[in-house]
Amino acid sequence: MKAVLLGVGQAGGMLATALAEFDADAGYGAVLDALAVNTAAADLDPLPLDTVLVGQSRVNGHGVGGDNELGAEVMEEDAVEVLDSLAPKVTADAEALFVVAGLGGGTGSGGAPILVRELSRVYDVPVYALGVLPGRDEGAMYQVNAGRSLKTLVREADATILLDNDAWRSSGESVEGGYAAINASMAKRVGLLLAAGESVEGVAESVVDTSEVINTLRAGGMAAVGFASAPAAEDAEENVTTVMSAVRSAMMTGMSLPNATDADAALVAVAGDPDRISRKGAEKARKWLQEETGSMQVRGGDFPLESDRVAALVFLGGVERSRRVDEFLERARQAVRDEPEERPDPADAFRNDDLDDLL
Ligand SMILES: Nc1nc2c(ncn2[C@@H]2O[C@H](COP(=O)(O)OP(=O)(O)OP(=O)(O)O)[C@@H](O)[C@H]2O)c(=O)[nH]1
Repeated sequence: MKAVLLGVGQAGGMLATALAEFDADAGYGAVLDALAVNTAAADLDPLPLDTVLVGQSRVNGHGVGGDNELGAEVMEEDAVEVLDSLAPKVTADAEALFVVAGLGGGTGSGGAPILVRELSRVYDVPVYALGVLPGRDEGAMYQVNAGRSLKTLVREADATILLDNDAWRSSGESVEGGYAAINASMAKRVGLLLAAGESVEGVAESVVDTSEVINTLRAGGMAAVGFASAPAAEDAEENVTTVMSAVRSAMMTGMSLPNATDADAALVAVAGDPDRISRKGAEKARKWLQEETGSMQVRGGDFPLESDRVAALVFLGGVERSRRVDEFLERARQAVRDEPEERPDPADAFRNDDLDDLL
């Protein structure tokens, strides 16, 4: 799937960069181009992407300090400038747009839903969001921002792929200390997902194509993506269990949203040297995924790659009823309840039942 990325806020800029670099390094050519937008000049400076600094008249390049209403206002005011900068990057080849953002900060959480809405008005291709949920130890402001932003994003975007900052975190490591590793893990998953539909070499009939990725996302709502790989024997017949266990690990320990097992639709791509991919293993894995997710819509296919390993990419659409999403929403609700009275009335901006509407 050929995609153009729009990174919003610090996390958005970092993650869009990681994704563009993963794609370029592997030579897939699925990421056509990327742009980063922020209210903080210092966060844009180190990025190797084209950038747009918004809200200069309001915050003078210093960021919105977690204030997501200000983030939304500023983005509303400067949306035309962002759209103008993005337009030359969205060529006729583009099959989807991805708005990438951390949902906890002010610029990303406030700005991303506005940009998704504006892009959906202008472009015919689907507009997806790639949103980072704050880890459980991050502060209340992040949880509140993210709960609020998530609700709007899910409504505005064709689908929202979620990354939980607690995924792949080694014990004792702070969220901040792990950004580079988290971004690399996420870039690999989403990068492979985009590339899977592009893999035309050695066209086996069972190759995943872009329409299958889009159809899996058609369930709307929230999505998650997982990955795992395992060493493979040279002969496909010996790799029945290898394929099965790669798929199982992708689902059990490799998901961007851990424990997101309940899904409306799923896609499983088995990646590797076509001579090593066991058909029987892939078929068994597809059946297992059907049971595990409770979805009758499990698509499957190969992703031919040169490798002596076999890998599984599991993509789930419609995961909003998952335990992890519930846990996050409960954190966000609790953070709203705990807000000190003297703060500007959060009820004006964010009601507990807003979150309840989501499910
Ligand atoms: N995965 C990941 N998360 C990040 C990264 N940088 C920040 N975050 C998370 O994103 C949230 C904070 O959002 P930021 O993107 O830093 O903030 P912002 O949108 O730029 O908004 P302001 O700083 O308020 O102007 C928190 O949950 C952070 O843990 C990153 O590089 N990777």
